Amino acid sequence: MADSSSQRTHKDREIKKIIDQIRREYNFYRRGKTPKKKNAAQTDPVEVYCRIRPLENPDNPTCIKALSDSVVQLIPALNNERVTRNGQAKEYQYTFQYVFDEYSSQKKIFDYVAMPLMEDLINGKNGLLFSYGITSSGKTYTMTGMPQDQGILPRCLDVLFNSIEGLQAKKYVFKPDRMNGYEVHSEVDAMIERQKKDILPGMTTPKTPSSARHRDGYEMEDHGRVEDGDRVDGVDEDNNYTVFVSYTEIYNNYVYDLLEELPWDPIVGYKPPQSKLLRTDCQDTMYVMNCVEVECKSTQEALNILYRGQKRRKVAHTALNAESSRSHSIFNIRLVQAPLDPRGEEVLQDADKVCISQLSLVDLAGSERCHRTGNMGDRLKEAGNINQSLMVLKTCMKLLRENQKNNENKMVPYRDSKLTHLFKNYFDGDGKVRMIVCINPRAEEYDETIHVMKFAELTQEVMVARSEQVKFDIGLTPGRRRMNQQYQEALAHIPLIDEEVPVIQPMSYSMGPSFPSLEVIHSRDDYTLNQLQNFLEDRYKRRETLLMDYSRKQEQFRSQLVVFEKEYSAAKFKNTELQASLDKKESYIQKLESRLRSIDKKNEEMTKTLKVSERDRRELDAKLQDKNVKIRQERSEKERLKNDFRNRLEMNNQHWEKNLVKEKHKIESEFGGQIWEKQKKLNLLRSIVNDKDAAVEEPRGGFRTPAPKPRTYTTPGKIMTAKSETDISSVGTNSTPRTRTATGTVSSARAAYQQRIATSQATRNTPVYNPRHRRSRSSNAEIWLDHKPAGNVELDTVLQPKMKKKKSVTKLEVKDTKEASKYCLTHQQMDSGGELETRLVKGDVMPTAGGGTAVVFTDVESLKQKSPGTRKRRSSCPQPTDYEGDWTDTEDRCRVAIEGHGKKRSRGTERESRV
Ligand SMILES: Nc1ncnc2c1ncn2[C@@H]1O[C@H](COP(=O)(O)OP(=O)(O)OP(=O)(O)O)[C@@H](O)[C@H]1O
Repeated sequence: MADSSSQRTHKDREIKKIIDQIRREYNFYRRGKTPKKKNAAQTDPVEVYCRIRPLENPDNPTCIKALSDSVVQLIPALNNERVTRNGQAKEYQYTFQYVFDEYSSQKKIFDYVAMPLMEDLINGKNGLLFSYGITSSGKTYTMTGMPQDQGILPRCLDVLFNSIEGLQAKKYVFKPDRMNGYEVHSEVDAMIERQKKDILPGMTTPKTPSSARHRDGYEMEDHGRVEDGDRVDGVDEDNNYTVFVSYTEIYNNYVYDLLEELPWDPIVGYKPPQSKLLRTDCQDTMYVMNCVEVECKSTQEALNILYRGQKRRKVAHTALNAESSRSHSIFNIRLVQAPLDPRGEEVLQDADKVCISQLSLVDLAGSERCHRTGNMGDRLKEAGNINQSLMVLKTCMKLLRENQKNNENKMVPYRDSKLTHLFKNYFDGDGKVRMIVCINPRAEEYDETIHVMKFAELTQEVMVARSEQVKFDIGLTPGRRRMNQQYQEALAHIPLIDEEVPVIQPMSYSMGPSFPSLEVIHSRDDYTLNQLQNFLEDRYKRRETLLMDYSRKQEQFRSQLVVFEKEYSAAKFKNTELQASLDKKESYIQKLESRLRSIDKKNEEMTKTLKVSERDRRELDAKLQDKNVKIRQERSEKERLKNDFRNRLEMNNQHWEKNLVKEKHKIESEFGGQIWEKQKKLNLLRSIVNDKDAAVEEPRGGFRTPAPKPRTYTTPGKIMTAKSETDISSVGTNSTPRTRTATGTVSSARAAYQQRIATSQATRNTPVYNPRHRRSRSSNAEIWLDHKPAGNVELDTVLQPKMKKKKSVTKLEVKDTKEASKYCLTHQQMDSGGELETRLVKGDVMPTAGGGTAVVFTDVESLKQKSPGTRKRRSSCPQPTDYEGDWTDTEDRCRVAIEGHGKKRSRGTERESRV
């Protein structure tokens, strides 16, 4: 019997072993609730960290000193009662997991204390972190911090959302079931709910006053937040994740939900919040009943929730802290995760596969004794309750430690306080527990700090069962999400063609239902064993089927691979050919491009040149227009001056002619009278003398010349007048001498002529004196240029001009004028009576400033030859017009080498000789 029983026991043990192995092999997974699995064999102490805040005034005395990374020493002030009578202070040293001195950054504290808890959270384990210390020791600062220097809580959120980025489930896929668990909804249901809750209300109803108010507040709080960029590695990508947060406080031993929307009453305003009850869920986990859990998709959303709750938190001004927390606050971060379905598309629709992990961040109220805060009334009651709950916590720790040390099972009074009641599960081994002891180093805080240190010492002696690593292996292919993503991407890249593309189902392998929770108590438990056997056989069959399927698919895959390989080789060859032709075309394109570039360049240059010439043309056009305008203006000016001059000339002429006529009449009348008088006297004398031969002539304005003279002299005025009509020409130029008709000048010549007639009559034929022809004048040095044009008639004249040295030419050349100093032109023409008249036009040859030669005409001699029988009575008074005509003709002959000098000519005298 004993043998058989021992055999059975042995068999039982064997079976247990096998079952354990199978469990391990198949990675037994937990049901989707708060982790329950604990390993009593392995325990860890509650990890306690110490943080010393900086002194407000660094010169103040301090009561604590960090000796190393893990040891601190408390130093009492000299007046402290703990100083012994001999003056020696009692110095206490405490050892912690880590000591953060006053210079430690928020980031360092997060990395040491909270980061491991974040890793646990993502791996499905729970965690509890609370800050403990007296008032104003930096608990809230450590937990929350400032936007620019964030504390543990915002950093936890940052790291969590960074880690699950891209793996979050759609909103409302996980929904709290109000019993500390979650329901799983399909994506379609979630979408409908999103529309119902988020999209439609925003479109139809205006914001409630409370929500509007809160939102304003959050934006202010967030200003300048510095995010933590860290993330947890090794996140299971085949799960979908959702984050829920809840925020509660324990005030005066009541639990309040800080996120609960308070009912609004139009008369009394917001109604006061109702305290919440603590309940246990189906797995004996404590939770706050009907507590609001808000699904968050980002750190910002979660922080908004935190700020919203903080506004409702009980905070008061005390003697020791301007903003003292009067309640214990609990911010819960719950991570809900569930595996994706075999296709890697949606969350598996099985609530049992949901895993929930939770991190509770607790900011305890200050632990100081009541009298120090100077509190009265409500504040005093608060302080009493705070101390009461902390005292219970201490008692619980104490008892736990005793139980663990002495292996006893004394009842731990968790229920005595809401704080311990709520976190009971953690101390029972439901997750990691960590505590930060915050120390205010002021010397005055020595006594309080000793209490805190004692509690910390006690707490870190409490052992907590280690929770096991949670795996979510439910027999589905790992990498489903990525496979599905690749599959979707591949589908998206398939070009749209008419024929339908066969949709390939992604591979999925399942080992069937999850391992049943069977426990074999003894070897005769046939029912359980049978069940287990059936399950294992089923699994084995499935495995075989899967293996067969796998090898068949492998074969298929291989043959397909061969086909693909062939196709690939062909495509590769084709690709090489195409590549070569592509290269050719590319090089051709490059050539064309370079040509195009050079053409472009040339084109640019030409365009530039065109622009420049266009600009020049415009400038020239403008100049031309300007000049045209000027020319027109000058022309019109000239025209105006000409007209003006002509008018004035006309007026002058008329004036002179009037004067002339007047003068003539006057002189005629004067002289007529005188002649008449003299004639009368002469007649009287004649009659007296009776001279028969005397001939009496009627005075008619002319004068009787005495015996004919070989030469008669014209008055210089006559010559001067005629000469003034000749213009000047430069010797050596081909320019034609111009003849100017000056009526005014002629009129004046006439007037002078009349004057001379009158004078000559008055002086009774006084011979004309020409200073040029005075006898004394030496003519030895004079060289005459005797210009006798060809065709002149030989005259055989007795009287010849006197030219000692002369050079005779028929045609005048410039060079001939160079040597000569006198010039004589022999000019012949017919007079009005048909007789040949010869004129000797004489002048002085002078060099000009321009290097040429000029002839200044000084004298004209006229020679007339007549037959003795045809003598005519010559008019005593030559007509002025004759001279004009003569001069013009003479000028024509002397076209070359004439340059006039008006003044000289006007002063010079001219002589006319008549033979
Ligand atoms: N490590 C630190 N560095 C800089 N300032 C700090 C630090 N710790 C605390 N403080 C400052 O000290 C003051 C009090 O800190 P805090 O409110 O966090 O104390 P508490 O322990 O939460 O107090 P109570 O229990 O009364 O709420 C705050 O103004 C905070 O900014």
